[in-house]
Amino acid sequence: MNERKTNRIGIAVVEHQRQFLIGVRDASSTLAGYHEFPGGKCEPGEASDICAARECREETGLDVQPLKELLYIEHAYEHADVLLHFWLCAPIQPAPDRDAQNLQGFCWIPASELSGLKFPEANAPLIDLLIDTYVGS
Ligand SMILES: Nc1nc2c([nH]c(=O)n2[C@@H]2O[C@H](COP(=O)(O)OP(=O)(O)OP(=O)(O)O)[C@@H](O)[C@H]2O)c(=O)[nH]1
Repeated sequence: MNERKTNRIGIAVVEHQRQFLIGVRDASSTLAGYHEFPGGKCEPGEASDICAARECREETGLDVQPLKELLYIEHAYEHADVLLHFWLCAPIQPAPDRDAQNLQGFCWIPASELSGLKFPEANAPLIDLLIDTYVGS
């Protein structure tokens, strides 16, 4: 039998003034070239919200406060089985200054532009939710 372990993933959906912190997966990673929210595997015993904030700090340099879990989604990719915990997060003060900030390759993207980006398949329900919540209301 070929049982695969499911990786728990904490993901930071960082919102500020209807914009989201988005990066592009690098060439050496799985799903290279896809857009992504900051995130990664939970360490053993680590809660997914703590993981999301830690990964966000490591990947973007930005400290964030997890506010609420928006969705969790189980998905089987070819490379792994994952349980994705998407956490809505807010930047911790000082408030981000779009131009001055070095976000290590991540950028602030308006909610209205999310539909034009290519995210991993499992993100689809999250993107729909963000568009419903933050575009045009
Ligand atoms: N960061 C991130 N990962 C996502 C998103 N959507 C999604 O399906 N994933 C999946 O969640 C997993 C995240 O793992 P990762 O490989 O980026 O995490 P990591 O940096 O801790 O692992 P590593 O050991 O491979 O470096 C990957 O399978 C990735 O495809 C997303 O929006 N952001």
